[in-house]
Amino acid sequence: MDMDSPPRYPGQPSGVCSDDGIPVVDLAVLVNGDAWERAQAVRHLGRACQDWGFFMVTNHGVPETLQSAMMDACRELFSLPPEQKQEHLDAGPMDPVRVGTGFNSAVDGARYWRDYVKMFAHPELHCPAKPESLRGVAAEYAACTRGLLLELTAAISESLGLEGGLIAQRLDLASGLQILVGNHYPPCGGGPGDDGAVGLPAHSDHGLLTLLFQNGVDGLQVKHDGRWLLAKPIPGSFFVIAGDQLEIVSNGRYKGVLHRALVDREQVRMSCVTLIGPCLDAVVEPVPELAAPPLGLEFRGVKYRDYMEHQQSNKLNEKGALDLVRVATADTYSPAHIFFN
Ligand SMILES: O=C(O)CCC(=O)C(=O)O
Ligand SMILES: [Fe+2]
Repeated sequence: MDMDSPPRYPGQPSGVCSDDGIPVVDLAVLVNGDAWERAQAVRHLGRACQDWGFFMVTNHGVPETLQSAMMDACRELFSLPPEQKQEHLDAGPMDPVRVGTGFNSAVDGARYWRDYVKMFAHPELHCPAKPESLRGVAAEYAACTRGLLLELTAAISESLGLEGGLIAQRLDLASGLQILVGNHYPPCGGGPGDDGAVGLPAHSDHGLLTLLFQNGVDGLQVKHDGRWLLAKPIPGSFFVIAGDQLEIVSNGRYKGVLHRALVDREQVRMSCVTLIGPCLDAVVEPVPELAAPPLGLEFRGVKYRDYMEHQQSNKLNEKGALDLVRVATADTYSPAHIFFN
């Protein structure tokens, strides 16, 4: 990544937030800042994870041309006739390439106004054969965003008072899963005063960290302090969404944030998502240092493959999957059926 002389968003010093209060993290300071600047930025990042589970990242080094190329390739895929995507239309939640509508149409119940393509990009890139431009762009985009997400993971580890490499090591990120997702939400008119159709209902992401940018049409909402807030990006920035594995490994210090996508009434909305998660065979559990007495363990260990398969095979239900691995205390409900093991 090119981190030399990073352009600064006008009037946007590092360690601050957007007009709506969404934290903004300057990656160039995290990577190239002097010791004092870095320490400040790590603290700011820690607060962003603790108070929001959601932030924007600027000066991230992913070229705008690469972002556009990725969005264009996804757009081209969505415009292909169904027979050219047929082999991926019936894919299951753990298949490395999947094209579909809704979240998981086998269990959705409601029809969500969304088309998607999902590709496993790490440890190995899987990609639909068409459009032909997709493979090359996806490979470059996956590598570039992966670097950025690993930098953030190291800084997040430090913000928890841990060694920078500790989270990566515990989750075996070197063999970790990375998924690229293209989301396409055709316009859908709501009635007057209507909030708009739901493209994707409230959920937290199953992985560690999710990176997202959109095609200039807003619609991503995050739940903050009990209220839904429309996320408006600083031009050129990415959104970063904390996922369930960050909540587990941090023993609940950082939370997987609830978010949802609304559909625009007039314009097509698109988003490109990159998610990194543990190695599918890693058993994820809280870092012991973060669960020392009097805290105790908030989550029990769960193999990421089982967790992801469960979350992806069932109706999206806010944080229902995470609740199944929460250690029950006297005043919390203990689920009768544990699905993982
Ligand atoms: O399209 C969006 O803004 C949200 C997408 C999302 O939450 C997801 O793909 O998990
Ligand atoms: Fe999501």
